[in-house]
This record gives sequence, structure tokens and C-alpha cells, in this order.
Amino acid sequence: MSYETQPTASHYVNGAYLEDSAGAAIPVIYPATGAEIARVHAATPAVVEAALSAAVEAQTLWAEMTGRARGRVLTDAARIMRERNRALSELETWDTGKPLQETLVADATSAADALEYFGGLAASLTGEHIQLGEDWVYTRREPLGVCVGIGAWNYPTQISCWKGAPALACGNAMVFKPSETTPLCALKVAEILTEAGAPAGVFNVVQGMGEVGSLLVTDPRVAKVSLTGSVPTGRKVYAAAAAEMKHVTMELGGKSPLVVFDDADLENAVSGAINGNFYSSGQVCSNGTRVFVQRGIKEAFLARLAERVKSAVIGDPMDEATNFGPMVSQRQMEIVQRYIEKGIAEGARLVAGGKRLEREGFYLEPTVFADVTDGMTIAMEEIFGPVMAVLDFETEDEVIARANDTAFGLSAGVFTRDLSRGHRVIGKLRAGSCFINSYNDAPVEAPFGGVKASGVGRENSKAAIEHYSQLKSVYVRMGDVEAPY
Ligand SMILES: NC(=O)c1ccc[n+]([C@@H]2O[C@H](COP(=O)([O-])OP(=O)(O)OC[C@H]3O[C@@H](n4cnc5c(N)ncnc54)[C@H](O)[C@@H]3O)[C@@H](O)[C@H]2O)c1
Ligand SMILES: O=CCc1c[nH]cn1
Repeated sequence: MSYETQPTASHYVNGAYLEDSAGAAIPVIYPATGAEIARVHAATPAVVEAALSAAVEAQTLWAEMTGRARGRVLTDAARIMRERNRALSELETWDTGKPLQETLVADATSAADALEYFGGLAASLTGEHIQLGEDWVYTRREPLGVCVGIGAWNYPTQISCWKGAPALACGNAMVFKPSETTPLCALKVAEILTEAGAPAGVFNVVQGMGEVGSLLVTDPRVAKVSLTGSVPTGRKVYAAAAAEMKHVTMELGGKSPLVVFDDADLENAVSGAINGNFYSSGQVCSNGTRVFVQRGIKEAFLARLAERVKSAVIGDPMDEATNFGPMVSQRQMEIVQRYIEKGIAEGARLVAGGKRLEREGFYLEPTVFADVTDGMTIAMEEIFGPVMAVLDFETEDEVIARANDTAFGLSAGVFTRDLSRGHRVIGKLRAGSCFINSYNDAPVEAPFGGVKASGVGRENSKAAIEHYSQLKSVYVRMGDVEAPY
């Protein structure tokens, strides 16, 4: 890693890098080789304390600044991120193993979009005036206070800004804990926010595993917790936050349906299934991993899919020609391998992939199973890897019922040339982030989040403002106060 790219210590607290080597060592492994490329230390209680007290102190001053001044810091940070896109994208690739071809367009750029969008909104976060005869009520939109962000490992730069940008726009301070698997990127986000003029303590980063996350979530000074992670972690964090009545946003897992009707444009439907299963080597929460294909188009769909999957360029993620990289870690690769074995054992038909690549690093082939049935493990559990399950269906009512028969509800997609059907079916699918004749677009302007076990709250868009601010209403009496005695 170049000098320019490498963060210089484990944590970023009160506007500066901070090291405390007393914390447990966390090796940073480059997924393409398995080599250790850096080492950070988990936050000790002293580091957690330093981050929280810096955030508490900074938040009051930050909230007193005008929205326009806060917004300018965020938009300046967005500009710096865009200027350094290549270095930040390379760091994202070192951290996650995702191909540079992807990280150049989907990570620091998506983070900058969030900083720019919420920076632009910061000056217009107003309350309202409600006239009640001669009396009146006004509302003030106020920050929540100190917010904790906890990240997953698949989009470390993006996740830190999808949480940090709306939090800061609303006048909150944040302590962000990245996933222990990808600790590097959020440090650079913090560094850039300082360079853009964020007061010290407004955005802090501390490293660690679940225990550090838990210390943050349970601290009484914390008003809100936003987690991106798995459903089991979500349940624990939600429960801990509920004990102290904290606000939460939960961006959790999914097992989303992608429905392909037999009138669909075949090439577009195959492209949607590829984007919705193999981008980032399948490590995307919203992936459409249950691909329901109507019987009339099934064989043509499978044949074209298998052909196109063969042309994936699998290799060195730093080579811009590569469009399919390794899994993030040995552990994640082994989890996915076990699911592939289960798929075969339970009778699904392997149409493509299924094997680990014979090379260093944590590479699995893009894998497609056909003839999958609803009760198979690979059709029910989130795999979070490059494994597509193709299921057949006959009728619209049947596929809606089967698509909804899951505890999850993050995303759903429909491919059809009949737009009335597209809207009708999407209207009946129980999911938060949906697509018609597309899959996995996540622009900052659109609310993002799930229903049922997939989560609570929304990230991005104006909806996120509701999750990082609260309304105070003030009744103003213009005349005398009447009292009974
Ligand atoms: N909906 C979304 O926006 C979205 C986006 C990306 C990933 N995800 C989900 O994330 C999962 C993969 O990520 P992961 O393996 O990092 O998830 P994970 O649940 O294992 O960990 C997520 C984060 O929570 C922390 N954590 C673990 N236990 C904790 C505790 N008790 N208290 C506080 N923090 C704790 C971890 O250290 C990590 O930072 C998948 O299920 C995926 O679907 C969801
Ligand atoms: O991984 C989940 C969040 C996401 C979806 N698309 C891009 N990022």
C-alpha cells in the first residue's frame, strides 16, 4: 500500500489518529493473496471513552453551527473524496478484495454522493409554523446527540458515509466502528472530514469486534445506533438499544426474490440476475438470490446465463480488467463452500461454478444452481456469496406467494415487458428496496432499507433525516392563561 493510502493508526479520535497497542491485534488480510497487509488494535475502554467524550463535547458546538456551515463541510469532504477517488478505491480493494473496476465507481463515489446530498440538505432542515387561532405552535428539527454507526465489511467506505453524512448534516456527532474484517477505509473518511473543516470529535472511528460495538451501544451518552450487519447481530443490538430507549436504524440481511416472467427481455433479465448475484462476489445485502424464472423462459435463461458467467474475468482485483474478485475472508469463503455442498447434497442442479479456484486468495467461482425448490437450505438462508438459486414458477399468484414466504424483506425485483404486471407484482412483494427491469441500483436519492427481519428505518434520501433528527414542538400562547382555580 502506498504512503498516501495507508491510515497511520488504528483509531481516529477528536480530530487525529490515535494508537493504543494495548488493544487486541486485528490483522488486515488482503483477500486476493491471504497476506497480512496491515494490523490495527481493538479499542481499549480508554479509547472508547476518549471517542465518546470527544463526540459529546463536539456535538454541542457542531449543532450550534448553521446548517449551511455544516453542509459546506460535507460538500467539501465530497469534493476531496472525488479528487482522491483512485487512492480511496485502491484502499477499498485492499480492505475488501473487490475489483478496482468496481471500487472506482461504487465506493468512494457513493460515499461522496451521500456527503454531497446531505450536505446540500443541511441548510433546509427546518421546522414548521402551525397557526391555532391567535396562538401558534412552531416545531424545531433538532439533532439526536451522539450517534453510533456500526459497519459490515462489504462496503466499508460507503457504509461509513451512508451513516455519517445524514448524522452530521442534522447536527449529530458520530462514533463509527467499522467491521473488524475491513478496518481501514473509515479512517480515511474521518481524516478527509477533518481536512474539510469538521470540528475535532464530530466524526470518530474506533476499531474492534462485537465487544467494542456493545460498549458503544450500551453507553448512556449514545442517543442512536445505526447498524449494518446480519440479522442475529441486529437482534442483539436492537435489544440493547431498546433497553435504554435509543433510536435505531437496522440495515440487515436478505434473501431477496428476483422474478423473471417469460415475456421479459432475456438479455436484460440475465444482466439483472448477474448484477444481483455476482457483483462484489455476491457480498451485497440486497442481492436477488432467489431467481424465480417462469417455465416458458427457463431453459433459454439458464443457457444464456451459463454462457455469460463463463466470460467473467476472475483474477487480480487491482487489474482493472478483472470484474470478479475473491471473497472477503477465508471464513466467508468457507461459509459459502458449505452452502454449495448443501445445495448439491439436497438435490439442486449445478449449472455453473461450484469450486474454489486453484490460486492463492479466497476465490470461489460464480455459482448457479437450477431446479432449486423452496425448502432447500440455499433457497432459505442468506449465503452472502456468489451463489444464485434458480427456481421455476408457473403463475403470477404462485410466485408472489412463494417470493413472500421468507422472514426477510430487504429487496425484490421483477423483469417483464408488461409494465402493468411489473407494478402490480412489485406492489404485492413485501420488501423495502425494489426494482422493475433492473436490479441493485442504490442511488442516494432513493430510500434504502428493509421490512420484516431485514431491518428498521431507511438510509439515504430525505427519509434518513427522520432517523437522525427529532422534532420539538413549542406551543406559544398570545393571551392570558386560564386556570380552574
Ligand atoms: N441491509 C444493508 O444495508 C446491509 C448492507 C451490508 C451488509 N448487510 C448484512 O451484513 C451481514 C454481513 O456483514 P457482517 O458479517 O459484518 O455482519 P455481522 O452482523 O457479523 O457484523 C456487523 C457489525 O456488527 C458488529 N457486532 C457484532 N456483534 C455485535 C454486538 N453484540 N454489539 C455491537 N456490534 C456488534 C461487528 O463487529 C460488525 O462491525 C449480512 O447479513 C448482510 O446482509 C446488510
Ligand atoms: O450491501 C448493501 C448495501 C448496498 C446495496 N447496493 C450497494 N450497497
